[in-house]
Amino acid sequence: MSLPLRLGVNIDHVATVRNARGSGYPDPVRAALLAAEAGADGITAHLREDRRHITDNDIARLAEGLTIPLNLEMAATEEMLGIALRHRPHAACIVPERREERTTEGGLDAAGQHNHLAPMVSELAAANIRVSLFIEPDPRQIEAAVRLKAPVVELHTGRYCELEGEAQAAELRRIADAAALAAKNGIEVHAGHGLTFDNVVPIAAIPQLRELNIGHFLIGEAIFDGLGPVVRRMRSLMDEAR
Ligand SMILES: CC(=O)[C@@H](O)[C@H](O)COP(=O)(O)O
Ligand SMILES: NCC(=O)COP(=O)(O)O
Repeated sequence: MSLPLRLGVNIDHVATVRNARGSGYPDPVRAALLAAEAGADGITAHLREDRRHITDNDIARLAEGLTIPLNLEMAATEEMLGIALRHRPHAACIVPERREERTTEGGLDAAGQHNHLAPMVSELAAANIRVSLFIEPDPRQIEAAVRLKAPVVELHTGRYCELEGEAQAAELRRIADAAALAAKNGIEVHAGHGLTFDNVVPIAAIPQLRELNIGHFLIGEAIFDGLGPVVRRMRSLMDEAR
């Protein structure tokens, strides 16, 4: 029997539109509250070191005003650790970051960065912040998450979303195998990046997954159909998959 599958709505790209002109609208906090009303189980926001979209003030207002859990996505830096400890979101997901990237290009190298990540994971956990590591669906990275005592991993679905045919089917199997391995080791399993109405169902059908974090596609669709309806549609596709 599958466990309930939560939908985390990532509101980064509401802030992208807002920052295009430096106006106060569209407000990511308003989007978060609308997504919550439409059935989102959580809100994800990525405070990047270059603040290209979500700002420090957005995080402060989200931490203060949200009615559902906030998942702060952050690079593994002292600056971001300080911000997380100050605002104490429900969760913090450690993601890799490169200033030159247009978007996240892959998972965190938890295996290669153990010594750098271990104190950060401990400090976040000590502050009762649920720590997640955004990693590739790779047994070596799952084993590293176990060693780091990370309670959650989020599996990168970007490659799955970009591939087609047999290659996509193989990546889906890789994600399903990684989810099973992580769950067998007592780690809660999430997934995200690049998910859309067209590709979400096979991912949502993976029984060990507890949460999907979806943003860019939903914000794009919201331009045409409104945020509430697209959140409800994604929610129902995920429910049907179970
Ligand atoms: C880690 C991940 O896949 C996303 O949550 C991340 O936020 C993508 O970065 P942008 O939102 O800046 O595209
Ligand atoms: N961690 C994935 C996420 O929060 C949203 O990614 P995307 O749907 O914006 O690609």
